[in-house]
Amino acid sequence: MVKIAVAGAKGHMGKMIIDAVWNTEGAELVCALAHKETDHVEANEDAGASLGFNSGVKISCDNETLRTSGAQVLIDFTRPEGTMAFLDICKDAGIAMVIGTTGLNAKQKQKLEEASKVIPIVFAPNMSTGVNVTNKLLAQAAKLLKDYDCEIVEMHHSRKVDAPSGTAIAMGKVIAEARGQNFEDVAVWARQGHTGPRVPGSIGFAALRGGDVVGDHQVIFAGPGERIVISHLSSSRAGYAEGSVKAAQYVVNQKPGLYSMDDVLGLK
Ligand SMILES: NC(=O)C1=CN([C@@H]2O[C@H](COP(=O)(O)OP(=O)(O)OC[C@H]3O[C@@H](n4cnc5c(N)ncnc54)[C@H](OP(=O)(O)O)[C@@H]3O)[C@@H](O)[C@H]2O)C=CC1
Ligand SMILES: O=C(O)C1=N[C@H](C(=O)O)C[C@H](O)C1
Repeated sequence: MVKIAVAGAKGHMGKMIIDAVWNTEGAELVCALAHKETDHVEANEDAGASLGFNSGVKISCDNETLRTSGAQVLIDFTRPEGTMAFLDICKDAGIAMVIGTTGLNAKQKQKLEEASKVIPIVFAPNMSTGVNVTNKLLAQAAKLLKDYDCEIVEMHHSRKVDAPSGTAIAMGKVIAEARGQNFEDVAVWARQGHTGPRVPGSIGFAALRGGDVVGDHQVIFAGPGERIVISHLSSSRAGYAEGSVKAAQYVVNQKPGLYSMDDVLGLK
């Protein structure tokens, strides 16, 4: 039985993850943490209350309860500041981590890498099987269509706070790597005004926000007289949540290090 703690327990992903843990054989919820800055939690609220079951685990707004919860792994889908706070506790308490939070800056990613020398961490901007398989198709297409212009368009719900999405950035990195390019040199994050003609070899990004779109990614390879479009469209968050629980079951058996969903899903 893998003992799991979930951060952001009242968030969109946190709730889906608690549900996925509850419905996964061999997984046990031992701790649910909510953000103490806000008052979304009822007094003595059970982690399953808003999901229609009684988990027997009360939501805590004190991150320190993680230390004594008996958790082997923490699943974190929160915000970069939250992730950094949890890294400190997990590193100190020897608790593995599954991190799905996106929008980390270079310094925060560096801190995560440092922590992975002490504890095993799965860090992935998208935990769905479909997206991780799509990345394999993208690598192949990028090599076979190496002179085609590549543009990445993503659309997400209006609540999303980071852009482009972590998934879109990861897709750009996959394409650049397949083409032997340095991603930072070829990424074009936005266009406006007199931009001049497209720079050959660049990878352009466009981020759309609106409504309740779960997560759409479209990669366009445009060449003479034709376009090849590879799309992944999410209609539910369940795939992300199930992927995170698979990652938790995987990571508790690993040595300290930084792991990806390719490791978890055996796609390497
Ligand atoms: N890797 C993947 O497969 C996926 C990744 N994501 C990423 O997961 C993250 C969460 O997404 P989503 O669930 O939609 O967002 P939500 O805003 O619905 O949930 C985030 C939760 O984190 C809590 N939180 C915010 N700041 C802190 C903090 N400093 N410490 C502790 N908890 C905090 C929030 O609490 P409160 O509201 O009370 O502030 C909220 O409950 C995003 O970065 C998103 O991009 C999303 C889907 C899939
Ligand atoms: O914020 C979201 O919702 C999502 N975030 C992740 C990202 O930034 O790539 C994954 C998915 O697209 C949903």
